[in-house]
Amino acid sequence: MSYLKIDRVVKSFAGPGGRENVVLQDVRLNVEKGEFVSIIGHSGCGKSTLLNLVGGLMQVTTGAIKLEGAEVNAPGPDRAIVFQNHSLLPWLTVYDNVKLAVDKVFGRRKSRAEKRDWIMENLDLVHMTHAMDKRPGEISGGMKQRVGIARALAMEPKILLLDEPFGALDALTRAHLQDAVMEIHARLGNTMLMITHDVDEAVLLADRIVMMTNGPAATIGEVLDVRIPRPRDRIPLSTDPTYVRARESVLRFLYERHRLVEAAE
Ligand SMILES: Nc1ncnc2c1ncn2[C@@H]1O[C@H](COP(=O)(O)OP(=O)(O)OP(=O)(O)O)[C@@H](O)[C@H]1O
Repeated sequence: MSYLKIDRVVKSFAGPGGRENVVLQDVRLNVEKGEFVSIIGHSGCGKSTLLNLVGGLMQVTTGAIKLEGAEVNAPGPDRAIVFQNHSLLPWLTVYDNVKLAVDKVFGRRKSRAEKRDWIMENLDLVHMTHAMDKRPGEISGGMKQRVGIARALAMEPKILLLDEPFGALDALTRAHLQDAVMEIHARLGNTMLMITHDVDEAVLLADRIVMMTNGPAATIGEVLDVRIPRPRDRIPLSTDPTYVRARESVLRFLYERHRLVEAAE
């Protein structure tokens, strides 16, 4: 049994005139515990829809999603989502933003002192303890995403769902955050499912890259195993033959075999 099993999932929405708009068609994917899987595909193909289904924010039309054997059909703390926009509460400090999630998830299962230590431990993982008393308006975009990641990790989810978490950041900040996520993955061995538009990001971070065909009725076109040992360092990797080949095959998938959306635009 796979840790996360996406089994023959179809998702459709009611379109204009009562027509059914099939966004995802027969999506099948198994993710193992500790795996880092990236999902890449052209805009509008249904990546966020797939992640939202796993997050339980919407329901499958047919098929099933199971996490450790249990069917997913509602949101839950076992699946934390990090969005492109940080979604921190502006009136709370960095510490209190994380505390909110910790209180909700652990309630009385942890003492006050244990919760405090746990919040600090998670802020430390993303190197944000120095800003614990600041409010979101007082820190940079990259720092806000770090706090969002700390908040998600602090929920101790079974799987971390990342929906283009670095999409709004500049290239340098993005690189720092990618390194932070790789460091966390190495330390904690979390299972991660991440949407990205960035081919280099997908190859650098993922164990497998799931490439989606264009919509409507998008599905998984190919899955690429990224056989690059960890820890991964972006500078030597840029000329590493395995990295270059992986990058090329994703680019060929997106811009040769599945360029339909682009051509139609
Ligand atoms: N709640 C909804 N109701 C109706 N249609 C929806 C809904 N959510 C998504 N869609 C449609 O599903 C399709 C896929 O959208 P989705 O946001 O999943 O794509 P995406 O691959 O994540 O796009 P992007 O890369 O631009 O973020 C789009 O045509 C969108 O209009």
